[in-house]
Amino acid sequence: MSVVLDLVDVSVVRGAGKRLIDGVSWRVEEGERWAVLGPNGAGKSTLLSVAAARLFPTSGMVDILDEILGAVDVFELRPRIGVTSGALANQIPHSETVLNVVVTAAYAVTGRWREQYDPDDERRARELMGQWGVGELADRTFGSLSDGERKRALIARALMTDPELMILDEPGAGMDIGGREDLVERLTELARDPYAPTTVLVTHHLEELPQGLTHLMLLNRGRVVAAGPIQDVLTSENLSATYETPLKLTEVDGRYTAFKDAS
Ligand SMILES: Nc1ncnc2c1ncn2[C@@H]1O[C@H](COP(=O)(O)OP(=O)(O)OP(=O)(O)O)[C@@H](O)[C@H]1O
Repeated sequence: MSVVLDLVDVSVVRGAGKRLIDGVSWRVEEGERWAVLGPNGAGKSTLLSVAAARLFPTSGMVDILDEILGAVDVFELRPRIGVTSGALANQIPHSETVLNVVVTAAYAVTGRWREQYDPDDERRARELMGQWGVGELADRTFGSLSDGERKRALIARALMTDPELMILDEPGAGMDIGGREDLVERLTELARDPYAPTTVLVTHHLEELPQGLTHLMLLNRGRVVAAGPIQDVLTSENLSATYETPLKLTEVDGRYTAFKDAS
């Protein structure tokens, strides 16, 4: 199996020596489905920005899809990585149609820049929009969509280039329970699809973990608390250490939640 991500002793340091991530080593192999959990400010988004070739670390080695960050043209590497994040959503003009939001990924831009697209690109965009439940919304403006619809349109966009690595930063943020459950169902299908790209998902909520995840990283204060196969890492003890509060993990039919352990 080939290695998709290999981070060795990676740190990102900002003003006054603040370590956003601190000596992180992480190996992701082809076909794995990871989630990254950790409290606010733990460094999850920073870590994902490094993994998506959007941010250079202060120190350490980063290998993404067999290319070393710093020795590769990131503009050639980035189209191989599908990303959804709130930051990306904010860059998209609200007046853009949903079809354009999705199809422009093939041209690595966020606004329409050509009047005509390749018919194959448009066909693929419409197919992905259908799969992610926004097929009927192709001609609506991005700004008119609900939070949940926007998130699903962005996932369709991220898949547009047939990426080898897919990075989902809080795809369920801002959704109501129905929207979340719909998203988890679709993410479960994606996780179980053997042809889907290697995936890394960041979330704040255990309830958003789709079934079919294979691995989990727990991050706190920029450091890895635990990382590895989900069945080994997802424990009350590890969650308590990560969130610095006593937590009791509960599992129901392959879905998870955690509450403060009062015992
Ligand atoms: N330029 C910067 N200078 C100093 N600190 C920064 C800078 N950018 C981010 N930080 C801090 O780095 C820490 C990690 O931020 P990051 O966004 O990676 O965390 P996160 O785990 O994604 O948080 P959240 O769950 O709240 O989104 C936070 O404490 C943040 O305030």
